[in-house]
Amino acid sequence: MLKATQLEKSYGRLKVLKGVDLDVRRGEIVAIVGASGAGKSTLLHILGTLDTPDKGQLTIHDQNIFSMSSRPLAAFRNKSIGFVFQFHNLLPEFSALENVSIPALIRNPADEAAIKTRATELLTMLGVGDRAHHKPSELSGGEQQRTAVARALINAPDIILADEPSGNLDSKNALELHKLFFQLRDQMRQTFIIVTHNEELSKMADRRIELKDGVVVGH
Ligand SMILES: Nc1ncnc2c1ncn2[C@@H]1O[C@H](COP(=O)(O)OP(=O)(O)OP(=O)(O)O)[C@@H](O)[C@H]1O
Repeated sequence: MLKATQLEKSYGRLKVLKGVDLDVRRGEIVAIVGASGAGKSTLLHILGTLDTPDKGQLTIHDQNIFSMSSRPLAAFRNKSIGFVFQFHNLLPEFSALENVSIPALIRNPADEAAIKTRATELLTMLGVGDRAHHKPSELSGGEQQRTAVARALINAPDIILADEPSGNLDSKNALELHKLFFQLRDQMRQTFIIVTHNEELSKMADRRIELKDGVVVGH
């Protein structure tokens, strides 16, 4: 469902990706590991269509991503890809419920009532239903992360990209979040590509790939 071929990316004279190949099947959970500075976040941004490589191809659902113009690409991204980042980027002036609703409201502004219902269901499923009307600053780190996961799920994306999702969680909340990813995969057949330094998570994953010297080792 996602296939990257010979991705290359440099920042000035620093060549970060030197020909990365990756093929991810639907419902698979792939962990990307590698030393600090290896290029994991760079790769995740490219796979998430947020950045472009200097060379190489990316197809998602047989769509050739880098041949799409910006508007259709933005719509495709909003529909197909969910993002969970370590510093969750929740909007501080909005409640948890509003934060979760926003990606769906962008797609479908007329559907506000149904979206609020779905957002409430997701927050409840993630164990933070009773915090729905609080702003991010009034939530714990774990609750904020769960809210960010709910937001990533609101448009039922096929692919969820996560960059150090448990990086700022204590071990109990980290384990719960990891279990949740597997539960979602089992229930909804979602595909996860997760950059992580967490050993436990990378061992739980279906596949662990390592970025080293600009290429993928250990498929
Ligand atoms: N916008 C940028 N401009 C210049 N250099 C960059 C930029 N983004 C990343 N880099 C450099 O590219 C290299 C790869 O960065 P990247 O964030 O992808 O690594 P990473 O594997 O995710 O690291 P970490 O595990 O520390 O988060 C690093 O040396 C970084 O300093």
